[in-house]
Amino acid sequence: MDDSVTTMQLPSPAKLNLFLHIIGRREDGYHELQTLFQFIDLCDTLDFSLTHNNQVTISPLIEQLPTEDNLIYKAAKLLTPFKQDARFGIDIILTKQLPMGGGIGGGSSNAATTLLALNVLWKCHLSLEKLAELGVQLGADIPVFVMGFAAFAEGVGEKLQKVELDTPYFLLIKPNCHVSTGQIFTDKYLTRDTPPLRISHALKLGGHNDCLEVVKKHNPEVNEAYLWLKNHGDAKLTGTGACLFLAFDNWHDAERVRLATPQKWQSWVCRGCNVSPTHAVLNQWIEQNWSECRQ
Ligand SMILES: C[C@@](CO)(OP(=O)(O)O)[C@H](O)COP(=O)(O)OP(=O)(O)OC[C@H]1O[C@@H](n2ccc(N)nc2=O)[C@H](O)[C@@H]1O
Ligand SMILES: Nc1ncnc2c1ncn2[C@@H]1O[C@H](COP(=O)(O)OP(=O)(O)O)[C@@H](O)[C@H]1O
Repeated sequence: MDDSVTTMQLPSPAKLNLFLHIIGRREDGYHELQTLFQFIDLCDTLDFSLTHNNQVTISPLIEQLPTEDNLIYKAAKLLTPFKQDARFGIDIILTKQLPMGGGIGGGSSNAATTLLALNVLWKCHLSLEKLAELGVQLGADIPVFVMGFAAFAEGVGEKLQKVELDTPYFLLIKPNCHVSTGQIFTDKYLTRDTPPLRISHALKLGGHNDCLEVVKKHNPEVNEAYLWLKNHGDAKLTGTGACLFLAFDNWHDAERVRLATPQKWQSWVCRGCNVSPTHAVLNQWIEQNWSECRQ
């Protein structure tokens, strides 16, 4: 095998929940959702190098996250039974840009990017559907990153219908707090009875985020940032937070508000995407290395 097919560099994007309705709770404690996922072009980068030592290494270490708990490591382990050659291993370099615990799905995205890359480098030849089915065992958000299209999602977030959305610019703000998804979903004041919508209505009418009130209650800084952003338009919370976002028609207006954002909060201007940047790059890679991929 030549060098071009033993290495791969992929972007690992964030997502936004343009709305997040909780319509019920399952017996296992997981919540039934209706949510609209769109990717944004704010990404981590993962560099993969194939080895033949049967090891999975990830560098640099993420502070306070043992490698065994890193979703990248767990994703690689999930694919191990499907490797074409048991000696295959992988060295992964993670360049982190996405804040953790922000409701933008960085960990889930990293796991999905790993499944997609190793499926090719380890010649597992699994379908996207099979990879999504494996991924959901690690997190409810992983299937949408595996499938790679903007989607209306139901179930726990894994039943996906592809949608074509406007692609505005977003101002994204990260208040200085880390929200625990588990804590929000177990709060007794969380409302879990939003009536289910048909997809056509959901796309026409939009929606709200049922987690907002509970997240603001636990995290005063989210409340403060929300009130600030609301002065500039229809501010929204993504997932279980802590990140907030606001849509703009053009980059200049978004950047103008970003420059006025209190400096104690991290802020970015990014663009909504209907196709995951991971898939855009992976498809190019596969095209360039097609003959080797098929072996
Ligand atoms: C809320 C959402 C919306 O996109 O995003 P985030 O804010 O985490 O990014 C997701 O559903 C989160 O997905 P993910 O972060 O993968 O969640 P998981 O690891 O599967 O679950 C974390 C915890 O959240 C709760 N959970 C998660 C999803 C769901 N539909 N119902 C739940 O009750 C469970 O208690 C679980 O223990
Ligand atoms: N590769 C990873 N990147 C980020 N977080 C990870 C990763 N692997 C495991 N985690 C854990 O998952 C948690 C949630 O991460 P993340 O997906 O970025 O946030 P959120 O679910 O709020 O969008 C982190 O706080 C961290 O403990």
